[in-house]
Amino acid sequence: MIKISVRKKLHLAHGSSMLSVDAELPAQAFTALYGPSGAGKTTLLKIIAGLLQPEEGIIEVNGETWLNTHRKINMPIQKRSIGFVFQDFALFPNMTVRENLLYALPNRKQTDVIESLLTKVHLKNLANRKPDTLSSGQKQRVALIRALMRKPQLLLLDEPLSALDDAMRQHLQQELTSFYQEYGMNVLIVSHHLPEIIKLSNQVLQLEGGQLIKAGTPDMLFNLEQNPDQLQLIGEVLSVDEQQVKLWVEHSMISIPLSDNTALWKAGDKVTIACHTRDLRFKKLS
Ligand SMILES: Nc1ncnc2c1ncn2[C@@H]1O[C@H](COP(=O)(O)OP(=O)(O)OP(=O)(O)O)[C@@H](O)[C@H]1O
Repeated sequence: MIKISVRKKLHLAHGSSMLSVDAELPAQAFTALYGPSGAGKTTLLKIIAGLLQPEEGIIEVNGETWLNTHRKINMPIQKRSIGFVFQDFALFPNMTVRENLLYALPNRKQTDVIESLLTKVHLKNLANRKPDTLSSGQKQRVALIRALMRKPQLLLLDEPLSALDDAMRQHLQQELTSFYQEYGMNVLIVSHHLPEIIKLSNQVLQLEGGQLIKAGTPDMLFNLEQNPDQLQLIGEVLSVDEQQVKLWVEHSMISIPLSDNTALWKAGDKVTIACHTRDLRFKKLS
């Protein structure tokens, strides 16, 4: 089980706010951290990793105390059993991909682990290249396997698949799921990609303005338990004129007639659109 209870002052563009999160995650949970930009997701991961100090906090992982500000415990980062992928990847520029991985390997003799992971993420033929010569997606994959190599108790991932195209993203989602199952570890992943969250995670923490506003399973948070036969979408109002309202919903623009309900809407408003599943038409794309 992972216990997180932290308070940290956040410096926002306009003033300050408090990151305040209290959560308990079951053992071996795959947890998604979800919320708008600036909600405090990366800050929370950095506090758990030991890269940032909160004003107040307790972090316990599988019975071990990593941080307890009341008891003045602050386990050094290298003693925490973590692997992490942050948005800057932090690869050594003067080392090749293989050397970067070798450097992070606890037992330098077990190089077969590196070779097998390189193959799994389709990077074997780039192993002798320096990070500067790789695309963002390739660097992201190097950072991901470097984080996995030590089989950490807790894997912290800050949008680890964001720079990948759809095919590689899906491939790595499968690989992540099998690593997670095989290693029996805890994963905490920041993602903005709802289908990814629903596919990968079994717990979700939703943050907004530094506050934990919802916690639970994806089914609880994303409608399935309350309204399994209701489709709910979020749209944005593009324009309103005397006759119609234009909305951007998912990947298309739709137009609806002006009514008493929609007459007060204005461009930029976020709105929800709900319909019953019996009214939907489905078509396979490929
Ligand atoms: N070390 C820090 N100390 C105090 N405040 C910080 C620190 N680092 C970032 N902040 C501020 O805290 C807020 C939350 O930042 P954070 O990077 O955690 O958000 P986020 O939810 O990860 O956003 P995004 O989805 O854009 O990555 C921001 O306003 C940021 O400026």
